[in-house]
Amino acid sequence: MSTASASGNSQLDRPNDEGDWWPAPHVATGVDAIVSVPASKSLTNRYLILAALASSPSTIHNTLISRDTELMLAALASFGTGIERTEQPDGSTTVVITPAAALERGPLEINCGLAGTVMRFVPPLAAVAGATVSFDGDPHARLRPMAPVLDALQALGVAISFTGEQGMLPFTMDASGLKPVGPVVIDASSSSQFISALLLVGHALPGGLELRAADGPIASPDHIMMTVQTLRELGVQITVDDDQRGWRIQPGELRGFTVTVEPDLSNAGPFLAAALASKGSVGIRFWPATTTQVGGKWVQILTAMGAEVHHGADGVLRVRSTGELRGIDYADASELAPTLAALCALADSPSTLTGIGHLRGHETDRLAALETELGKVGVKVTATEDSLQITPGPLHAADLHSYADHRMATAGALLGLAIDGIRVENIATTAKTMPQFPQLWADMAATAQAAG
Ligand SMILES: O=C(O)C1=C[C@@H](OP(=O)(O)O)[C@@H](O)[C@H](O)C1
Ligand SMILES: C=C(OP(=O)(O)O)C(=O)O
Repeated sequence: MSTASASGNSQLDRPNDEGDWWPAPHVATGVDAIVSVPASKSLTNRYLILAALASSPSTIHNTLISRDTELMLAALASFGTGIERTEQPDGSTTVVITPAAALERGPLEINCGLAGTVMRFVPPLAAVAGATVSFDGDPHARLRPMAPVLDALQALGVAISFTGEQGMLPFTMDASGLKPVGPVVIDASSSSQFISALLLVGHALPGGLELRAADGPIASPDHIMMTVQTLRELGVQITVDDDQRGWRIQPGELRGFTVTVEPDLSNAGPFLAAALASKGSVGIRFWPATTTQVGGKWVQILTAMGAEVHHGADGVLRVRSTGELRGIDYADASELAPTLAALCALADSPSTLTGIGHLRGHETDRLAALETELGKVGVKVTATEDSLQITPGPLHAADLHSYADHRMATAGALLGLAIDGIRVENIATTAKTMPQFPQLWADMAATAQAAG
């Protein structure tokens, strides 16, 4: 049993080193593996924020321990939240969160790393606390969109001063003047996290929250549904307009809760895709019967691309290659897009991924990164403002950059499984959400015959 320090885990609480090249395992025959992937980042960081705002302690079983969740735990500890972790015999971690009698008002300094869920979800928590807090993160975090959520906090009476560019990290907020306001309108075209961030604290704001998305597209809408479902599951009264663009939350008490976090189905993606890439079979343990995770869509995506998919009574989702790997036209893949694009690169026909313009504001500009890196192995990729057209060609070895982006790193590993001689830069960047990735991937690859 241990208690989180304010700085979090020293291994995970720092930017990733670059320039380290990882030879991706390459296989000659199909893999045949059953894998346990770590818990969901998105669910873990939602439960942690909500537990810190509850009126009594909460127990979160199967908490993800990764860089993004360590940063969230460290942020909560700064506000005086009690954190007690216990490693379970099965290797999972249970975290008991004891809310602070009164959240610390600072001045505090919060490191967001490159975690969207920390840089967007924690400022509204600081607002509820009435705190003075300085926020900063990794170099690339300073390029990620923040303005819509900060504009909303300013409308709620929070004063914000920016050290560099207006509307971006780093900034200092002073929430001593927080006040109840009428409807807040927010532009969610560059990230769903702006909406989720406010919904997560809505019950704790004076007067509750009435929120509407501004006209225009809403990024990653599945993640907003996840937030709404999570709030409902924990007893928060929330109403959603019929057009799914308006939300209302009454102020009220959130009682402590006990939950078990689902496996991360987005991070299951590269493993499931490996079944098709190697013409083998992969199962993921503890696949939930129903889920709010966007990764639940792997079932329909991989089936459409030619896989046989079966969810067994043992809870294992098995994906088996039929030998066919078709291209796909797919909209709103959200955070699944880098893995999906790498799989499309190995398909026998072209693919088009649409509705992913906001991925230009993710860990890196993912559309540009995929165009460049897939191009290096011989795939023709055309990126538009919000889509990728992927036309496979004869494939060859390359060194692939990961841009400190965990999903670019795992996409490179997937290419390497099928293409001889791929090296991936800085595979350790997968620690953002899955520190076990290199080991789990090597174990899976070892179930096939190594090539060469
Ligand atoms: O709320 C969340 O947990 C997330 C929302 C999405 O962000 P965007 O809406 O910025 O795409 C997703 O891509 C990210 O990985 C996690
Ligand atoms: C976009 C992602 O992360 P973040 O939570 O940092 O936005 C992601 O994990 O693909």
